Amino acid sequence: MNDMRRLPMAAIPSLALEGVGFTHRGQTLLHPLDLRLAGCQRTLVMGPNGAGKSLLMRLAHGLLAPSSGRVSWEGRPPRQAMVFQRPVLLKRSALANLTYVLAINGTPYRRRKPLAREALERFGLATLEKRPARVLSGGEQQRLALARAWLVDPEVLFLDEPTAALDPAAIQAVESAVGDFHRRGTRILMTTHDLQQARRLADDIVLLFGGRLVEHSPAERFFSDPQTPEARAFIRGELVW
Ligand SMILES: Nc1ncnc2c1ncn2[C@@H]1O[C@H](COP(=O)(O)OP(=O)(O)OP(=O)(O)O)[C@@H](O)[C@H]1O
Repeated sequence: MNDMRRLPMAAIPSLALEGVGFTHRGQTLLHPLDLRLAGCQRTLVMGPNGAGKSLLMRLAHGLLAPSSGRVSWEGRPPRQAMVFQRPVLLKRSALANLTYVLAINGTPYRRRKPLAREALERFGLATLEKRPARVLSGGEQQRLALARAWLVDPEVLFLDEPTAALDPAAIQAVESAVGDFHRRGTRILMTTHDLQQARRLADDIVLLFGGRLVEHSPAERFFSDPQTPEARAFIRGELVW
């Protein structure tokens, strides 16, 4: 584990999106929406291709500035990490990708390799530490991205379709890692197309359609008693862009 100390779960700042919209060259890609996320929930963002899921993630994480509205954290911005569908890894070994993130987080030199090796072990990559990260398989790269996020000890973890290109075993490894983060007290915000995955992982569901937030409800209610025609159609597999 990292040297950083985890705060009590209740202390993770709430995330508030107020009237947040995104426009590009006169085209509204995300209509102004309100969303508040608090506590240590696993929020799954769903919707058909082009619905605006990735945009929402990037706006919430601060990678994009909204065209309207405000993204704010209650009190202070939390420690955050983001895992993408195609991991962005440095052109160095698996181990060096991890020691690098520890270095920029200020971990003392002598602690970096042991912590990085512990994370490689946890994510089933111990035998691959010397391998260049960019030649790892898709599933291995995703586990390395998760190991890197683990070392950041994020209070909030954003995952943008982290399993879209993976086989069933690799999907299971990612889902199990998401469970580990959650148990450690990390709030999860994740996009997926996979309804079964959302049933397995979600505490609450955000449904986007055509750049609009159409429903945000607890997962149990979303699946058993969807409130909107779009959610009903999406669950039946009928909602396409
Ligand atoms: N930075 C950007 N500038 C301009 N257009 C963008 C930008 N990011 C996304 N878009 C457009 O906004 C729309 C929504 O994109 P987004 O990637 O959020 O969809 P998505 O719901 O994640 O879809 P998918 O399931 O296919 O990944 C798309 O039409 C996309 O081309």
